[in-house]
Amino acid sequence: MRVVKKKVLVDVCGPVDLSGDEGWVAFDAPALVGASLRFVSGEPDGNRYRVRYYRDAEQQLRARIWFGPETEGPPGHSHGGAMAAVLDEVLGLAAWAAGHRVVVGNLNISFRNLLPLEEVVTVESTVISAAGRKVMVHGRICLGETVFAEAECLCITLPGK
Ligand SMILES: CCCCCCCCCCCCCCCC(=O)SCCNC(=O)CCNC(=O)[C@H](O)C(C)(C)COP(=O)(O)OP(=O)(O)OC[C@H]1O[C@@H](n2cnc3c(N)ncnc32)[C@H](O)[C@@H]1OP(=O)(O)O
Repeated sequence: MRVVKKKVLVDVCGPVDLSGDEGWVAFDAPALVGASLRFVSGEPDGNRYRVRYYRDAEQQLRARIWFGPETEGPPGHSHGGAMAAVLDEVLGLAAWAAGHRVVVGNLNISFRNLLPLEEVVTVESTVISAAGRKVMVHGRICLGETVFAEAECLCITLPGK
């Protein structure tokens, strides 16, 4: 019997510039929360996402993120769930970076524009409030004046230390 090997085509993308804006300081996410955030941040040279975290001058968390070909949804553009995963990670992490030990309880996203693949975009986050166990974080995925998605994220602090 003749065995035909399936050929897997791997699209190898070149290097990507994820440098931050002037005044941004690199932020070490694994040092704060451990190495579990593999879904979005796990393959810095892969073809899904490439991510680098920063804090801006106001100490808010920022991310430069490249949406690679493996995030495709509509042809040539990011899947909405791919943007949701990014917002889940970045906005949850923003609460951690502000000193709150949380998980995301509710994430409300509006998709505003199709996000072209292989684009480097910025995720902005702002911790809006912290009251009791509830930490509200707002954020958006944008490039210049173009907003691709914006979100309101309710984080809930975990019990215990
Ligand atoms: C194992 C973990 C180790 C972690 C250590 C390392 C982690 C490293 C993290 C890295 C940074 C994060 C980045 C990734 C972020 C994610 O991806 S997290 C994963 C996605 N999220 C989840 O899977 C969360 C699943 N949900 C849950 O675990 C539980 O529902 C929650 C959110 C902890 C809340 O449950 P609970 O502790 O029983 O609290 P509960 O009493 O129901 O609610 C407390 C309050 O919050 C309100 N509330 C709760 N949920 C909601 C909601 N969905 N909408 C509105 N209000 C709500 C309640 O109404 C209540 O309000 P009050 O009555 O006090 O006014």
